[in-house]
Amino acid sequence: MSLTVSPASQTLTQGDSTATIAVQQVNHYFGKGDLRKQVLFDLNLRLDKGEVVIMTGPSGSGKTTLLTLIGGLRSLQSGSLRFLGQELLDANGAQLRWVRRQVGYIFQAHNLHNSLTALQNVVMGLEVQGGLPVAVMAERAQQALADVGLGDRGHSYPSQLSGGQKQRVAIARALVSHPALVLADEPTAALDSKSGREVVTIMQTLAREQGCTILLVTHDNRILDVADRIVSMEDGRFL
Ligand SMILES: Nc1ncnc2c1ncn2[C@@H]1O[C@H](COP(=O)(O)OP(=O)(O)OP(=O)(O)O)[C@@H](O)[C@H]1O
Repeated sequence: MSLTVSPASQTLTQGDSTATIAVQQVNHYFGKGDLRKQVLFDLNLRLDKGEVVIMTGPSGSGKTTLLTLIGGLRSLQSGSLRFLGQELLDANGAQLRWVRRQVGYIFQAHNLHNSLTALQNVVMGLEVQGGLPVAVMAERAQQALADVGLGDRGHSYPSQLSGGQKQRVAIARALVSHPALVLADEPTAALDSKSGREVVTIMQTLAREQGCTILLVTHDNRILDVADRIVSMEDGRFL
């Protein structure tokens, strides 16, 4: 596979319905009055169904801010962001909750609940969807754990698992609901080289099988080859 840093916007077209995410002319500011500071500048980015896109860039360049806008965790201030065709500018609370239900999040710190078993943590990824019988959730969560190679660790607590295993539980929790999009912020930062590679390979394989799109922020040069495309951000702009 040849790896090139490509223009973030690629072939962005107005009203394109095949994109999972279409970001157009997005600016973002923090603070008020004299302290108001622009951190994102005229961003365009398109993520297609099933694509694995890595976003790199120095600390403070705006990667996490963009990730939280895409995941409906922060309100869009200007421009356009379509999630599966739905415009998020001026979205209300219900629309943002709808977006959050389509997204699986994986963070640097695995964010597992230490008082719950691995299986119970994965079930939580389904509870937010609502409406599924408990037995069905347990069955799906068990399958998701098996998919990440932890089928026999469902009853273990996070404290009994290695860093790589915990991150695999976090992947199972993010993917158990078959989200349209996975947003991963530095998922390998706390892992050694071997565990980091295992974790991203599992993410890539599962996403391929489920046809979900992955946007992965990383400083980890060792995992760049899992990407279909790499985009680079600096000072709030794509290079
Ligand atoms: N809640 C906030 N209030 C004010 N400024 C913020 C806030 N969050 C982020 N910023 C600023 O916005 C800019 C972009 O931050 P962001 O966290 O998006 O960068 P990043 O590329 O994800 O950095 P890192 O790689 O260190 O996580 C930085 O200058 C940061 O200080």
